[in-house]
Amino acid sequence: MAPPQVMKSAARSALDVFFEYDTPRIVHIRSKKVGLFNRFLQLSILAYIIGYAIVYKKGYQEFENVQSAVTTKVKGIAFSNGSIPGIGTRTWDVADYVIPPQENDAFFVMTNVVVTPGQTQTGCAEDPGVTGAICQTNADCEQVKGTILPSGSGPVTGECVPSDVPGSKEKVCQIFGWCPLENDKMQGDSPVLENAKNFTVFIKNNIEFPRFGVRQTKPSKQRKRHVLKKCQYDGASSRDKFCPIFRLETITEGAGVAFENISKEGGVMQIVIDWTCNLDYSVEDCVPEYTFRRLDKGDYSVSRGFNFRFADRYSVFNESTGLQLYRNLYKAYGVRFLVTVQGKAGKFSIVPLLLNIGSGMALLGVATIICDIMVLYVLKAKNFYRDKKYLDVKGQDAFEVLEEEAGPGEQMSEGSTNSVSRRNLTASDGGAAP
Ligand SMILES: Nc1ncnc2c1ncn2[C@@H]1O[C@H](COP(=O)(O)OP(=O)(O)OP(=O)(O)O)[C@@H](O)[C@H]1O
Repeated sequence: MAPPQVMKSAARSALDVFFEYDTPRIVHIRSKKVGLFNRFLQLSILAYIIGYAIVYKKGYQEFENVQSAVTTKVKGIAFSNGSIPGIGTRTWDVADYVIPPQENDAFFVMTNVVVTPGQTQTGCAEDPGVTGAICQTNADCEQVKGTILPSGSGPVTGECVPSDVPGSKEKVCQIFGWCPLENDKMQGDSPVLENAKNFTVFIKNNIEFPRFGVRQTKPSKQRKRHVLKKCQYDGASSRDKFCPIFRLETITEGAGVAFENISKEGGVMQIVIDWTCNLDYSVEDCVPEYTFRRLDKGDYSVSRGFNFRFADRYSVFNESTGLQLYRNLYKAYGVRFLVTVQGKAGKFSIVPLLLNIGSGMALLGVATIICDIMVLYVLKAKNFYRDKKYLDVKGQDAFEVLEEEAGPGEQMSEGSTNSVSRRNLTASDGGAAP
């Protein structure tokens, strides 16, 4: 336990703290160094508040994020000649190459395809590349009969048959499934839908800023100048930079990607429509800005491009088997375009302006704190300034002064209401003398 003296002095200090009061004191320091430093801080804070927070960051406006709806329509025709197996001579239109026909904020355009036509449910030789497919006799396949080999195409029937792969002398187990099996090796160097670069897409983007009652459904000033049928987006020309009809090659080139690099094996592109509007100006000046990016930066060691499979099915009546189901299997390579709409509108409002001014004024107090730190802790004359800044006054001293002023014979005590002394005090402090 602490000795009684220590306990006593601790209790006294605690009591002293309770009976203290701090009042700020103004010390007027005439010093070029401190004065300049103070003005520099104040100017910096003012520049931040006015220049950055209010003017640059538009601290006088209230903002709202854009609300938007996007629909797309692709147009264009491609022709592939008969040299491509499974396809033959074919003209492709939008119903063939946009899969699915409509998506939310996205569209896919098939640019290349591997077709396996006329598949039906029957027995055929398994792919020799599938582990466990190679056999010598039926006995080898009997062991795995009814099972699906890893990455195989159907259950093994138990028969060992010659491989379908041209030039191969191997024998493989037969499977039951969609036969003939798909051969997904691409034929030729150029993509099947070579003309896809000339396809156009109409991106219909309706936007709204409900808080400000602004709707961009009517064509804006820029759009009115165009007849949609004739215009085509061209970022470089000011006349056509608002046209919402884009050539696919313009989009990929806008992202710095040659269409040929993306069309053979596919990829993912992003179309960013930015509506950053200052509604203090005319609504007509609220126009979109388009930017393009390739999203699949192409880690080709993992997976190349973008593809998926789909099939169209049909039935054929056969005398012996009746109605038989067939399908054409497509491995579709292409570009998936994602449309992202972003942006916000700002309009003058007194509330954010007052908030910014208020917080800016509070920030000016920081200049005083920093100057105080410099004057009281950093400068050589810090002890001098500390003496001037802090004045230790005891209440007892004040009563002694009052007693001296009141003259002999008059007793003063704390809380006394002596009117003479009060008058003298007021006068000596610079107040109005009676
Ligand atoms: N991908 C596109 N490429 C070029 N023009 C387009 C495209 N999509 C639409 N347009 C044209 O833009 C205009 C508005 O298209 P919208 O879809 O609203 O009308 P539409 O009469 O149904 O179009 P259409 O019947 O020609 O497909 C039409 O003149 C249309 O031909």
